Amino acid sequence: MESLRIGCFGICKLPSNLSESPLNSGVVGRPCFALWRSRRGSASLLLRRRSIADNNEVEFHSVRDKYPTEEESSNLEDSFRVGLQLFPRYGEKEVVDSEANLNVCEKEVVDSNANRASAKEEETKGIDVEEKPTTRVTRNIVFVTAEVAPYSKTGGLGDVCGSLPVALAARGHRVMVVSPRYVHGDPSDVVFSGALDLDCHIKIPCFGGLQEVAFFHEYREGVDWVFVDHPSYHRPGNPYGDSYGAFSDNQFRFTVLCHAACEAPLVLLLGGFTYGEKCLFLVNDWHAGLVPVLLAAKYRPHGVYKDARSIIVIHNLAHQGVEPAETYKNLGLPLEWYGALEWVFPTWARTHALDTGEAVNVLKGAIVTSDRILTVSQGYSWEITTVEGGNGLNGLLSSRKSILNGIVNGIDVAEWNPASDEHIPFRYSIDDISGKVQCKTALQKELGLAVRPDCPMIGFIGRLDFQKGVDLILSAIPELMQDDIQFIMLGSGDRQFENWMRALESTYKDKFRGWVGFSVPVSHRITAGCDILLMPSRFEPCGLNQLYAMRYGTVPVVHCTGGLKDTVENFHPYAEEGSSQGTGWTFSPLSKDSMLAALRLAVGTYREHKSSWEGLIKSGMEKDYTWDKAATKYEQVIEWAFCDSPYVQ
Ligand SMILES: Nc1ncnc2c1ncn2[C@@H]1O[C@H](COP(=O)(O)OP(=O)(O)O[C@H]2O[C@H](CO)[C@@H](O)[C@H](O)[C@H]2O)[C@@H](O)[C@H]1O
Ligand SMILES: OC[C@H]1O[C@H](O[C@H]2[C@H](O)[C@@H](O)[C@@H](O[C@H]3[C@H](O)[C@@H](O)[C@@H](O)O[C@@H]3CO)O[C@@H]2CO)[C@H](O)[C@@H](O)[C@@H]1O
Repeated sequence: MESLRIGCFGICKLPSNLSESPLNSGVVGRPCFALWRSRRGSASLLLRRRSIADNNEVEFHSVRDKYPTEEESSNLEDSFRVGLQLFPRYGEKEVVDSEANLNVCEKEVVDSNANRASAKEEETKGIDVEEKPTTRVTRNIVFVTAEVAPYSKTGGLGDVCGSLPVALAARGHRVMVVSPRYVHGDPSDVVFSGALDLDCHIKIPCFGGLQEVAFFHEYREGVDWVFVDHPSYHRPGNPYGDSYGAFSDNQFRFTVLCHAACEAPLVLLLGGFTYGEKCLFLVNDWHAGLVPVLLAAKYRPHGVYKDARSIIVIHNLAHQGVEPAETYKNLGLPLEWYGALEWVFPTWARTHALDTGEAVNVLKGAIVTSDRILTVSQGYSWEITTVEGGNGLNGLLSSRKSILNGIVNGIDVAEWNPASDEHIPFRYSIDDISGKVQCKTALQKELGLAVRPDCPMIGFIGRLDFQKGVDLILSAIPELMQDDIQFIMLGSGDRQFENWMRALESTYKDKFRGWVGFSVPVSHRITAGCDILLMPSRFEPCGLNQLYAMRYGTVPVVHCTGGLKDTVENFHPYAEEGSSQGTGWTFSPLSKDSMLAALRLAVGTYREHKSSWEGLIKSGMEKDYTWDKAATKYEQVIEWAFCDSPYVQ
């Protein structure tokens, strides 16, 4: 066994039987100190000494994916356990941890950092340190995303990239968000009116030429919102397509975005300073997936971005940015990097006998070059490592599971607050919920349904997509319409589903409404006015509507999958006092019958067990959905990214 003195914290003895993992070997950076933790506290990282530079700077190889077994663990001395601490010296505090989605060793770092950081100041004020976490290590963080609310949004990706940066900035980080400047030549362009031309034009080498882009910028809520301007972003439609389908040049449009995003921290003077090379790229979905590949293939060979790190955040594995192999030459990457994006479809997926199945897959490129991988719930982070949920990438994702985590999204609690929501006709809160039934009757009036405060009202809001299980709802409607209920669906997307919604509305005029379109105000009114929100998603990386629903006292009935499973607690009618009675219903398997059974249980409870229903509403409304909570966990993952050397040097 090897011993090691680290800074002022004492001797750390390390178990000799732990071998080094090539995946995770790395160097702990300058602000990091290792801290001896007692057996009562648990470990964060197990480290093996590599060299000691001076008293306070120690280099380690981490062996994080080699935790001792329970038996080994109980035989280990206290001092085997070494926690990576970012802040030295402050009084240690017992960790009170409520985070369920990070492994035990890792999650302790989240809280202990925060507690320790604030301990010194707070002790003097006599305030409980656990309630006042602060950030001590601040980073330069660059989000790269195809959509960002309120500037652009087709769904949850836009929401997340509009809110999480603000939460991280509020915690002291310098945060830039890079996204396209989509203008349509109509009044909706007003959203970009606060973003001014930075007068910085660069030329990007890709697609056989030099593509000139400009940058626009707005500083709002502590965040640098940077918009890449290029003629290919100037057209009607949403970020990805229009009524004729997906744009055929999406690979071009998002390749340009990625190159521009890599240049932004180097060339843009924001508030007088660039972000510089030592930044953390948080790249979202396939549209931003070339960023980590570019860092490795284009920049690092020239000594640039050696200190940067990247994290790919997967919001939806169903979209991977797959295009024919011959398009590789357009991406502005060195030829020898083809293997990073190489993708060969299995024989059964090929279209004809001469089809070799060769393609490029941008998301795959991100998965094999990023320093860490995140998804938007812990449940989904496991599902994507399985054959059923991995969309062909499960093998690769499994091979990197030691750096794969899930963090459940937060929600914008200012926008989604029934006590102050400007889109709803009556306001309410957990202390006085009377406005909710008024919202319901107002919605019934608005939709031309019978105004019946005690008739159970079920809602659905979302993209009309196979993912969301819309087909299951539509197939169940004839049976559901036998019951004394009202049903309202809001959504747009697949034409066939839109037409079915219209047809059902004309068949069940007194009970069913299908609102085809995209309307944020209507989505708020449905969330407030309904009693039940239905989400039979086939898969759901996180899901936001169930979170909005619970905050509005609307009880979710959801398929037990991904983030829905992680966020909706199944109702227990006989739960003992003090234990959670649940916040909704989760059904499984995904079938019409099990969905109908869950809905009927919910409706029965609404009608016949009023006090249970009130309990359900309150449990949902009491939950903490703030982005600050999620941001703390992002900070932790960011620190882990900087603990190791770049995954691809
Ligand atoms: N017709 C309409 N009118 C008004 N508003 C509408 C609407 N249709 C959808 N919305 C809004 O769009 C958002 C949808 O968010 P979701 O998280 O449910 O799904 P999405 O699949 O888009 O996102 C992906 O990314 C997010 C973010 O990580 C994950 O939560 C999710 O599981 C994953 O599939 C919500 O804010 C919803 O209210
Ligand atoms: O917020 C909703 C989802 O938005 C994104 O998905 C988009 C996807 O990334 C785009 O590529 C495009 O998807 C098209 C796909 O590329 C094409 O092969 C075909 O299947 O049609 C798709 C639909 O047009 O649009 C998607 C949005 O509709 C984002 O990546 C996801 O995380 C979000 O769930």
